[in-house]
Amino acid sequence: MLAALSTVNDPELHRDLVSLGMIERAEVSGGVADIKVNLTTPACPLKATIQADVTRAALGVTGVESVQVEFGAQVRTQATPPLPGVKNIIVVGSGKGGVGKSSVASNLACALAGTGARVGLLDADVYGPSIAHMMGQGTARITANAEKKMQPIEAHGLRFLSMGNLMPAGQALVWRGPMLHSAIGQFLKDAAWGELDYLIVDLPPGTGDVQLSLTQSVQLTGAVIVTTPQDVALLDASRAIDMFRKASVPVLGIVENMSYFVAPDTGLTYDIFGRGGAQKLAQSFGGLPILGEIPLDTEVRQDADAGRPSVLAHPDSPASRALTQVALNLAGRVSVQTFTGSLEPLPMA
Ligand SMILES: Nc1ncnc2c1ncn2[C@@H]1O[C@H](COP(=O)(O)OP(=O)(O)OP(=O)(O)O)[C@@H](O)[C@H]1O
Repeated sequence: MLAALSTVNDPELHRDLVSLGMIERAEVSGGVADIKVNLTTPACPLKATIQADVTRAALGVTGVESVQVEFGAQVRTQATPPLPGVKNIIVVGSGKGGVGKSSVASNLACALAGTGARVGLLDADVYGPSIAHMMGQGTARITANAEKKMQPIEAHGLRFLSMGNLMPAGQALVWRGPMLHSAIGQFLKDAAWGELDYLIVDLPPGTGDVQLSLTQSVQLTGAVIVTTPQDVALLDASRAIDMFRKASVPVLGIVENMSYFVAPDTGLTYDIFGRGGAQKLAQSFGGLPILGEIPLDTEVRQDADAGRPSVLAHPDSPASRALTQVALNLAGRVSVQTFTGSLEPLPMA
């Protein structure tokens, strides 16, 4: 059976499942093949392909009449985890403000947690922390545990920390670079994150002190860039990509937010900010992947304001489906990055 399964390649890693150590069990009894595949992420975007390929290969073995495939998952980490217990740290950045970076970060985190992954969300947008509010915990306050570590707040199946839960609502943060550097360091290292598969970090817009601090504090798995399709946003997004490249942080992909609007009354599609700009941006950087295109949707804003991200509040809306697909594509990219240390082209689902 293992010989048959060694002909099946992981579609993202382009290596066979057996040599990747992904086959946990492969037994045949009474004509039934019982196979357990350990995926590299519970959010695997190509699970159905793997299931079909494994079934086909097993049916080719003499005596096998039917196949049962069970899936487990173990998220991998780079050679040295970025923080003890934290397997991957992914920053979500944008060049321009207001493009929906925090909305994408919170929905991504919730979608990943919904697959069973252990997820943390860090609001590093210290000048405009909105994650606390988007997670429905605007009035919660961060406490310290017995070891004097900051205790992340739990909501919607994940843990998060936001400056919004340290400062009274509506107050501005007036800090200089060194203080920001130490605040970010504390959020990362003096917090009781526990065991996490993915720590998603919502950065402030632009290419300033916080972004630099983060790239210097820990070994990031990679960055996701959120942009809207118009030229001014794309120009700023290309600066952000350039900054990550200079800091040797792999860019995992681009999310085009507010890509288009489908009028609920007529069903007509409007490209309010233009469309396809992210494609051009991706090409100008040698073919970065587009992780998804998210439509403008009133519910995305309403759900954020109500403290329940859209992927949870309205999982079947087109925007939520697009956001969930972004989460799966991202998890696939992270697997490739941690396995190979470099990003190979990935067929997008
Ligand atoms: N796809 C979308 N459809 C409708 N509204 C959206 C969408 N994405 C984001 N928004 C809304 O746009 C506003 C800005 O979004 P968000 O706060 O996520 O942006 P940001 O890039 O993180 O901003 P900042 O620069 O303040 O950090 C919010 O009111 C949010 O609810």
